[in-house]
Formats: sequence, C-alpha cells, structure tokens
Amino acid sequence: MSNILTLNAGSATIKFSVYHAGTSPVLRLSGHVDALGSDDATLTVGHGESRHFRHLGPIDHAAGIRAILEEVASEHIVAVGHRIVHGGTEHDAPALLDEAVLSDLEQLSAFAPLHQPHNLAGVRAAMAAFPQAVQIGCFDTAFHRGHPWVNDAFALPREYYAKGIRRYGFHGLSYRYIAEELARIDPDGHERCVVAHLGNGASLCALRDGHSVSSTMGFSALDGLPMGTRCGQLDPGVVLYLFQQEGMSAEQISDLLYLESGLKGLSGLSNDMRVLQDSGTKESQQAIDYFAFRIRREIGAMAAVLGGLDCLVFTGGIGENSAALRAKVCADLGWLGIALQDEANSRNDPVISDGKVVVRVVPTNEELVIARSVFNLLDRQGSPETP
Ligand SMILES: Nc1ncnc2c1ncn2[C@@H]1O[C@H](COP(=O)(O)OP(=O)(O)O)[C@@H](O)[C@H]1O
Ligand SMILES: CC(=O)OP(=O)(O)O
Ligand SMILES: [Mg+2]
Repeated sequence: MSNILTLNAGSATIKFSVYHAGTSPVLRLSGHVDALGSDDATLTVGHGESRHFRHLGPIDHAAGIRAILEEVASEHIVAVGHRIVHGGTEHDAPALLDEAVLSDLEQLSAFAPLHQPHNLAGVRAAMAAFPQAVQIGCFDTAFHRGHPWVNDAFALPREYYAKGIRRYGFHGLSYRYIAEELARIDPDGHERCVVAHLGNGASLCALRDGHSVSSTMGFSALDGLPMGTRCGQLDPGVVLYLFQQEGMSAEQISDLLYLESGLKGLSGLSNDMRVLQDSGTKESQQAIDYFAFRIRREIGAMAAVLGGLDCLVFTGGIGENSAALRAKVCADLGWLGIALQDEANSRNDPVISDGKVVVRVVPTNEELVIARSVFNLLDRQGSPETP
C-alpha cells in the first residue's frame, strides 16, 4: 500500500502522520513527540483505536525525528511532506525539495533558528530513510504572502525591504487549516476573523474572508506575542543596549531572546503552560497574566486591522486545551462583543461564546494541510502512485 508521510517539527513538538495515497488523504497512523527540550520527552503513536506511548528522556529534535522514522520504517512511503517554517520571498506554494531548493532554504536558517535547521534535518533524514520517495516542502510563510504592503514593511529605508527584511508571518499551515475549516463549518460567519495559534510558538492572524491580511509574527518567529521561550515584541533599543552596554555577544543575545525568555523567563520555571498552571507560584501566575494581556492587546489591534470582528478562534496546544487562559484573554473583551459561555469553555467545546462575536476552539491539523498539498502536487505531476 502506498503512503504519504508528513513531518511537522515545531519548537517543542514533532508531529507526524501517515496517509494512504488514495483519491484523497486517508489517515492510517499519527503521533507526536512532546516536551522536547524538557527532561522527559515522550512519543505517542496512534493507530485507529490503539495508542502506544514511550518515554524518550531528554532528547533533541534529531533524536525525535529518528524515533518517528523508526516507527514508520515498515510503511511503503512514496512521498514525504515537510512543514518548512521559512520559505523567504520565493516560496509561496508547496515545492519539490531538491539539492538546489534545500541549499536556498538553508540560507534562511538564521531567520528561524528554532525551526528551519530541524525542518531541513528532517528532510535529510527522510531522504536517507526513504530514498525512493519524493520530498515536498510546505511553507509556514506562504499563507501570508498576499499581505498588503503596509503590513509587510518595516519603516526602514526602502532597500531593506528589497533585501527581504520584512514581516513574513508564520504558522501559515495552521491558519490555512483553520480558514478551510471555517469555510466548511460556517461559510457566512467569518468575514472578519482573528485566529490565535497558541502553542510553544504563538501568534495571531487576521483573516478577511479566509485570507491572511496581518499577523503578529514578523521577520523572524520572535516577534509579536510572548511564547514558551521567546520574548515576543521587544523594543529594538533593548537589543542595542545588551550589545553595546552589557557587552553581550550576538550568540548570547540570540540564546536569551529565543531560548530563555517568554513564559520560561518570566516564571523562572518552565515554558510549558501545564507546568505553570499547576505550580501556583507568584511568578508563574505573572507569566500567565502577561501572556494573556499581550494576546488581548493584539486581538484589539487585529480587530482594528479588520475594521471589527465576527469570529475569534483559539487553536494550538494552549489555545485548544487551556480554558483558564482563554477565559483570562476574553475577560475584558466585552467591548468587542466577546462573551464566553463558562461551561462550554471549560469543556473545550467547538463554540464557547454567547456574545455577538462567535468564539471557537478548533483543533489545528497542519499535517492534513501538508498531506493535501502533497496530493495536489503529485496529482498535477501525474504520479503513477496516486489515482
Ligand atoms: N492540556 C494542556 N493544557 C495547557 N497547555 C497545554 C496542554 N497541552 C499542551 N499545552 C501547551 O502547548 C504547548 C505545545 O503546543 P503545540 O502547538 O502542540 O506545540 P508547538 O508549538 O511545538 O507546535 C506545550 O508546550 C504546552 O505549553
Ligand atoms: C513558527 C513557530 O513558532 O512554530 P511552533 O509553534 O510550531 O514552534
Ligand atoms: Mg506547532
């Protein structure tokens, strides 16, 4: 049986799925490595009703990818679809990954150091594991490529935009999935929608009629909301100060902003919302309050971009699972027409509001977006493996 494997290496998780290559993707097997970067990463694999679970210990992304490839080694894989976080200015659609494309994408690793190197290492590992399979890249940035210029540009001299120094936006596979789901669930109810993708990486996207018009993430995956270990929006004067006055090296500043900040830096405890919610320390509570405050502030900004709001969607590991965080974010948004229905919220129901704005919890599915893209690309190429 011919199958498609999808690999989605995030900053704290690696998710994978195997789809049967029929007329449309049919899920056979899926799973994820969770809590990368902690002392106890785990692997969960599900096959229909049955699931198995394995402790992996303190492993890195490369070991996580190896564990996944071992799980699927016996499958007949004809194509591997990869989430590639950064596609730069060139890639606005899924692409076949050959040596030339891979070397272009390697140049973008500095723009997304927590993701791009792991995404590309995943491609190399999959090439070695399945040498006969085609490798296809699906880009997080592609969904945002149609932004109006005012949303893409920084107020720097114009030549910097031409050099690629602009706001790209990320989490695009997740936003594409949500936009497609909204079109299916409620075709008339989402003209102006803000989607909050809240995982270890976190961003908001403003959707108008299902198209991205603005995102809180910018040039790199550091900007916008605070995240598990990333600082989010920061006065560039702070970076200059750390460099010029504190004598920190570029590498030290990079580690500080990407790996030691956000929820982890503010709580002094963990990047993981589950740990912070259970901990009860004042610092953990402040970290959660700060996270919620910045999300609320940016929802207001995105509503201003859209000229109002019809729909708010929560997704990602935190957005899908933390009723307490959603309640905190929405608490003072009554002026926007947002009113949460407490019981529905505590159950993570698909609709959790009873106000003018429909507030939804939609589990994202980046793997399915990747699988559909792989199918379409193989289909256009007339692959003998897909009817
Ligand atoms: N049940 C839960 N309650 C609260 N937060 C959760 C829960 N499950 C996962 N999370 C949060 O989601 C994060 C992972 O988000 P996810 O979107 O799956 O990963 P990534 O950002 O790596 O793609 C974890 O680090 C944790 O903070
Ligand atoms: C772009 C990004 O931050 O992705 P993730 O949430 O998967 O880490
Ligand atoms: Mg993710």
